[in-house]
Amino acid sequence: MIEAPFEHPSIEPAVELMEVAKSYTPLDPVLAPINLTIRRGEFVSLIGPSGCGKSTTLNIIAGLTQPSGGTVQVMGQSPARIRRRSGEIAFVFQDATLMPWRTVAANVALALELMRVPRTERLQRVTNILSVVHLTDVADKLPRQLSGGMKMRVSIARALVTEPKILLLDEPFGALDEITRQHLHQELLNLWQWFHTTVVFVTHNVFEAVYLSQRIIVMGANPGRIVKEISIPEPYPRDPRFRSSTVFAHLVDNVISALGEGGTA
Ligand SMILES: Nc1ncnc2c1ncn2[C@@H]1O[C@H](COP(=O)(O)OP(=O)(O)OP(=O)(O)O)[C@@H](O)[C@H]1O
Repeated sequence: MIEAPFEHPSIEPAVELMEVAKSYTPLDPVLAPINLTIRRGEFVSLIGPSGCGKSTTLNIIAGLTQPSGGTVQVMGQSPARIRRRSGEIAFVFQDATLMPWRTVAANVALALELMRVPRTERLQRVTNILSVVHLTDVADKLPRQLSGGMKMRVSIARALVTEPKILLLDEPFGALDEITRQHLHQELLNLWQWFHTTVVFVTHNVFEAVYLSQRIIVMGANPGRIVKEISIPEPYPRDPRFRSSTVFAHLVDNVISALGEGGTA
């Protein structure tokens, strides 16, 4: 695909968490009050030990989980309101969760059907996004006929076909082999630059977080909290050789040290 010119994120906030706390049960806080602002168009990763509340934070941004305290704004509105405006916020999970009886194209078209986009426009948009993620040849196949990497591409295409303002990804590449993962890193970055969407990416993988992000939010556990924010000043488009540079190694070390400061779950 043609690479879109990189644009710096705007200074306008896409996501604002102000003193956001969460307890699922009384006296057992999962998230201590956290404050986090993510700018429009920014690519931010959340990293931290298991159980520190990364998915909970993502779910709160998505409006799928209610915080116990604090205020959340997404594109200047409450998450509940943003969710009602279909297609503005999209979620990609580790499990691609495709409908097994629908073809690749029909899976990708689903969100547009729900938004009642007319058929001709729907077909056009599905065709375009499948071409961008290199899935044109498998448009008529069923999910069980695809590899894990292809299923994840379908899941990402399904999320992006509505051109969401915010894309939330919860360990999307955790189950994939390293080569497939690296291909998808490149594709995700291309898509991000193309759509100028705001990305919040949850991962356990320090290398992945450094390669992809403009900013990494390192979280600690018991209770979940933000330990450190680390900027990744490397320009885009990212060159795969970045992974073997000294700058990369240094940034990975910084993130690992910050994870050490946060303790384990
Ligand atoms: N619906 C729920 N009800 C009760 N407790 C929950 C619920 N969801 C999450 N938790 C608890 O909240 C804590 C944080 O979970 P969360 O999934 O947000 O962490 P995480 O950092 O994403 O973990 P992982 O990296 O293992 O996916 C965990 O102790 C988990 O057991």
